[in-house]
Amino acid sequence: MFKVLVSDPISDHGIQQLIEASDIEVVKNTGLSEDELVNIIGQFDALLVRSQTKVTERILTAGHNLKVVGRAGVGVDNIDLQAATKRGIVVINAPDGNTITTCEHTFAMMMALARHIPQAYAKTVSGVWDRKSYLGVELRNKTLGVLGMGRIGSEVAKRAKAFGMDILGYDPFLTEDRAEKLGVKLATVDDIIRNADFMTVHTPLTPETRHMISRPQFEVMKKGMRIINCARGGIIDEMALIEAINEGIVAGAAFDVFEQEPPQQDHPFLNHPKIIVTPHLGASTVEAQENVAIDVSEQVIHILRNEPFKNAVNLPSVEASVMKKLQPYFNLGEKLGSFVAQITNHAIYEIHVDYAGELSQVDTQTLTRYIVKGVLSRHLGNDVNIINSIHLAKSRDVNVVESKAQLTKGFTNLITVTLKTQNKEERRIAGTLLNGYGERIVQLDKFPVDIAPEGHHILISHNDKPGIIGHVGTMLGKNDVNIASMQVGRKIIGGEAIMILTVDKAVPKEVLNDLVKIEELNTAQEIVLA
Ligand SMILES: NC(=O)C1=CN([C@@H]2O[C@H](COP(=O)(O)OP(=O)(O)OC[C@H]3O[C@@H](n4cnc5c(N)ncnc54)[C@H](O)[C@@H]3O)[C@@H](O)[C@H]2O)C=CC1
Ligand SMILES: O=C(O)C(=O)COP(=O)(O)O
Repeated sequence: MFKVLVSDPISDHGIQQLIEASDIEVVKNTGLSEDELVNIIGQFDALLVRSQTKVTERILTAGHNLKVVGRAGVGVDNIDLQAATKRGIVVINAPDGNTITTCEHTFAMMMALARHIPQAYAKTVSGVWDRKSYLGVELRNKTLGVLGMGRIGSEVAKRAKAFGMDILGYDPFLTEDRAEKLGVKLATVDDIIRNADFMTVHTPLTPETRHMISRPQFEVMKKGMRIINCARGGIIDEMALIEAINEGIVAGAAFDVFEQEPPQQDHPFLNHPKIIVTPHLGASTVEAQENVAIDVSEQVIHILRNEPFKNAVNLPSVEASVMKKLQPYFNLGEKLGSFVAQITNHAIYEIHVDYAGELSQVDTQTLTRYIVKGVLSRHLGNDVNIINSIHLAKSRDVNVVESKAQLTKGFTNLITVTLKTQNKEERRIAGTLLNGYGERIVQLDKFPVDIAPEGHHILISHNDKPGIIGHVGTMLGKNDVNIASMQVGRKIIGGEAIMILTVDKAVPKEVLNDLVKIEELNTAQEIVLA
């Protein structure tokens, strides 16, 4: 039975499928402190959060059963991604479910800002009928600058057009074509600062976006600008903004998010007449909360059941069409890595993976993670998975190098894994998927072979002399080791050769020791491909 902890308020309706799953127990316990979480997290396989729970390294370390942290929303800045990756815990989010809701909140804020709605409301309900203090501005014919034209920024731009606004958009990934389709003029941050009447930010908080609007930007800003932040506290420098408002550069600001949440009671935004605030409500609608909870629950179930999943934040993102091409190779890749690692005797400094054929045309990073997992699992066992395999290799000074080649040696696809060691030992394995035959190992070091990569194998190196095969067969028979198949690889008659036997069960050490006593037989080793 898997145990899932829900530590923030997440829609019950949205997590229904988790609640109903017969192999999953859901525990809802919100508002816990870090210490309280550290104490209980060890029992759980999955943790579901929104933005309140700070998923720290301490919590992740204590979560020795944790396989996944699911974020019912977009931003994962409350989760220590590095620590999760190090521990092989997959972090997933629900990037699409709250886009429209947050876009609509941004609009609500923009209109409230243009017409002083919160201030006017407060005055009216206090009994004062004040019509002259709240002269507003129209949105029509105003220029809106959008910083960050991702999901939310793009939706804001679309709606702003309906309001008759001119839109300047900046995003490092915004192309002319896409800008044109959205009816947005491609701009720089500087264009926006100097020309916009309203500016809204929709980027994540990164080292690059932290304080991207600060004193130097306010100094050259168009006078009277109104600023909205429904993305992340810290993108706009809060103290520099207060100064700019007090100096008359900025006419007003609407903030849903803060550098520290909740802000201190004496935070200057909380009683400023020109600043309106909401308590991080961007994603808080019935619809969005259901959407994100459904999305994240679905993926958590997949992860717990070891099924393919999407929206992993600490894995390279791969298009569905590419994933479809890669997926059939995951098991083969891991087995190739595992096999070649078992025959390598010295410390590895490089794992070189070469993709030939169709695989050379696609982004193979995810497949490489499986291969590296296979290699490292020889010594790290279950501590390695595809989330942390690259990290674990790097932290052991093992380079992971990918190359792409067209030469497939007659196969549609060929994966060649070479392990290089400090002692100049270099071991190589190659495999492919053969139509109708499935996964095959087709090369081992310099020898062409044909082996199904599963179960128990004995790898023998010997000199190509008559009678050896017979000796080996007899000795294994005597020890009750049944041979399922046998492959012999050699380059020249009478030269160095290898024999790979697939056997039905584990081979006792003594039998391997006896095998090497056979004349002309050099080494005998068991390879296990689980
Ligand atoms: N207030 C709330 O409750 C909510 C806040 N958010 C936040 O809104 C923000 C945007 O969310 P989405 O649109 O879903 O994300 P997204 O990933 O679709 O878009 C973010 C965009 O920012 C761009 N970007 C990154 N660095 C940039 C830079 N230096 N300058 C300009 N653009 C840059 C990216 O290229 C990307 O296109 C995130 O920070 C998210 O956490 C999202 C949902 C609810
Ligand atoms: O999805 C996001 O990035 C949000 O900021 C929403 O946060 P919340 O789930 O409402 O705590």
